[in-house]
Amino acid sequence: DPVKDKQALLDFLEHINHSRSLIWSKETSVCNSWIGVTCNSDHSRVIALRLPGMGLRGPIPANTLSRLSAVQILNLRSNAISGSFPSDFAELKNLTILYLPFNKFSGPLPDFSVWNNLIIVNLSNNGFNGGIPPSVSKLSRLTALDLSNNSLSGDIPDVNIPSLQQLDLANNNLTGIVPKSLERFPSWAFFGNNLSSENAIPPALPGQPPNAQQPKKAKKLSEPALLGIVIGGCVLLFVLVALLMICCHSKRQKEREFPAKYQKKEVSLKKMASENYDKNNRLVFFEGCNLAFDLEDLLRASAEVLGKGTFGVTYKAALEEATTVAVKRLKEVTSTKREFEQQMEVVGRIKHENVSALRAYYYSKDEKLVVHDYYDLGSVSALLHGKRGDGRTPLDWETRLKIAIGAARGIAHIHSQNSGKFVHGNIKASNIFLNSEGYGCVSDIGLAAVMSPMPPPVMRAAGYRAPEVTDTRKATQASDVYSFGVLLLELLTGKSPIHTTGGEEIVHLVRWVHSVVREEWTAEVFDLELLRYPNVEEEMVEMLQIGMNCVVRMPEQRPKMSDLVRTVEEIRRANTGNQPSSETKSETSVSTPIPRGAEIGPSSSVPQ
Ligand SMILES: Nc1ncnc2c1ncn2[C@@H]1O[C@H](COP(=O)(O)OP(=O)(O)OP(=O)(O)O)[C@@H](O)[C@H]1O
Repeated sequence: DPVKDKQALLDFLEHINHSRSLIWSKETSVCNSWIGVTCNSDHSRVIALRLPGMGLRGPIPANTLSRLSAVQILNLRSNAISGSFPSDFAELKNLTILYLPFNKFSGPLPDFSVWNNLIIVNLSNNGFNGGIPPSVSKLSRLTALDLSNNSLSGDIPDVNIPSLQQLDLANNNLTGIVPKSLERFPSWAFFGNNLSSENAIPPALPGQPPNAQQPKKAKKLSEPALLGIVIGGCVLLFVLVALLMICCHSKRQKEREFPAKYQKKEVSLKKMASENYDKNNRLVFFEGCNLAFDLEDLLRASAEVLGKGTFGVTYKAALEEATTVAVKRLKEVTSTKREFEQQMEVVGRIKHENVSALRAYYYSKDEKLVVHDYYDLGSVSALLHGKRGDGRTPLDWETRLKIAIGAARGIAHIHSQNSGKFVHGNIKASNIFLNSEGYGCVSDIGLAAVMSPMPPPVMRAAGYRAPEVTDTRKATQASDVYSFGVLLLELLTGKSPIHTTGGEEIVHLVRWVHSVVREEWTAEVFDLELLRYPNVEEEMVEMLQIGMNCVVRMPEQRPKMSDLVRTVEEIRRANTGNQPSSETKSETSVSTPIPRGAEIGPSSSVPQ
């Protein structure tokens, strides 16, 4: 643990008022279990501190956070921190993200020249006053600057930073004009200030002779001249009225544009169901989760629909400064709040490299959310069946084997929970992801038990569902094994558990594999993509054997998950160093029948 950083954080916590418990304790590891704290890879320093919405109040105690000299990300959004900007933050030379919006800071903005690495600065929605320091233009790596909703005054400095992509200076008391270098930003970035219009008639230049604008001495005018003046006057009046109308229109336009910017961000969970969120209920985080965000963050985050599943819709939510999570809005939770919480507590305690950690959950009467890490590569289902044609990267055997091994280990670990009684209930390729080592990682644990039962016609999950399962809430460990078997067959064949052929005939993968294996004993079940890899045929046959054993009709005849871990791991071990030469093997792999001696699937049990 970084001892000095830990002490700095403990000093900070001791001296600042806070209403939410941070569960930072001297006894626990700062890098592994402190909420909101992230360390570098060798755990020698704290590099990020994210404490949004933690109920922090009052000024930041001097000489506390400033001792975190390696910190790069500082996010204290949505607290009630007051006082002036801490001068000792100048010590935080490595800051790349300074994120302090929605607090009660006052006084002048800091001198920005002390931070060379800043990429994002958000000091919006505070009470900062005084001018925008010209030093801001020294931040040559800056991409986003938000100083909106403060009381800043004076002219806008010429911030000529090519990397700057986002700017918001709205709702301050800024005066003067928008400098040329910032004209590329939309008008809402400057809305709500006292800026003079670009086209305003400039005042007389100081060098101009005093009489230059004085009217010439009036002469008596002739009648045609008077007529001309009247007509000219009318035209002028008309032009003025027209101009006035254009101005009013563009002002209205600006007013419309301003909220529109925020509305755009609001393609979020909040917009979709704001009335469902009960502020009295908080997101419940699990120990060891160093992500820190509050419900407000989640609701404000721009969200993208990842897909609609059996239990609800899953969103990819991009929280501030590069944190992305997957949020699932559960559709029909039938269990009580207590039952739901108990189930989530069991799930939240599961920590295993092949199990996707549940980061947080939320329960209110009308809204239930579960939050997981977001997996960039997508699910095994997406990897197997997504992107066909030229753009496709084939999923090689090595990767598929690691997916199977990881999934087996993950499910076995899940089954060992709750005194060996815990059930996943929804094993399928779209719930398996790849962990950082490329092994399968199981997600969506234990949800089936708290949701309303899915009637049999719901086909999405049907291909994975064991024949004896009629009520999805009553899944068993043996039915998880069946689903795991289907996953193995899916990895081997590259086919979805239920798919249609060209002739629109619905094919049930388990039955199809069984019929091919029974009737022809050929390697035709294997995904063509796999047949290009040499020396893997024996391993594929072994996996096929294991898969078939898992999908037998009688639950009690299926192997136990703990045994499956061993057998799936042995697929590789058994064949290592015992490979025929690649040439011969690859040539034979496309159409060689699997030897009749190879027992694939217990012939007595007809799978479903
Ligand atoms: N943590 C995550 N990271 C990346 N993608 C995810 C994540 N969680 C879910 N997804 C993807 O989002 C989509 C919708 O997922 P969701 O879990 O809602 O449905 P599903 O897996 O198809 O069905 P079910 O609800 O039965 O699990 C799927 O394609 C899934 O792979």
